[in-house]
Amino acid sequence: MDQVFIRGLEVETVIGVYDWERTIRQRLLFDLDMAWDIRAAAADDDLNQALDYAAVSQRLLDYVSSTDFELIETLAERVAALVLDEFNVPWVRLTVTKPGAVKEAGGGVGVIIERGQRPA
Ligand SMILES: Nc1nc2c(c(=O)[nH]1)N=C([C@H](O)[C@@H](O)CO)CN2
Repeated sequence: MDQVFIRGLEVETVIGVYDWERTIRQRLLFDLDMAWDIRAAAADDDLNQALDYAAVSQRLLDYVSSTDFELIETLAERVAALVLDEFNVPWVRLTVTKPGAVKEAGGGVGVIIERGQRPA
């Protein structure tokens, strides 16, 4: 299965359960692995047949920065659905990292979800 990926997409948004978190913007990191058969794009050297990682990135930057969910689980589900629906991606693995949430967790904390049908 071919994949197009995005690593470490940084977005600031309102996210968190506690009162103090509702009044600030915090940095989140997004990693995406998206199933996409790259052969047609490669054969014709044609962006129109590719999954445009720049377009996906920009859409996520716009979307995530406009949200104010409490849980990163909720945000992860919405982002995965957006990628599947708007970009015709059949399967996505999404990691959402909240780097500052647990001071002692140097690599951050977060969730990993897979949604859609993974091609063979
Ligand atoms: N599984 C989760 N656990 C926690 C979340 C979350 O979104 N998912 N959020 C918080 C707080 O907002 C935390 O980030 C504040 O430091 C706690 N646990």
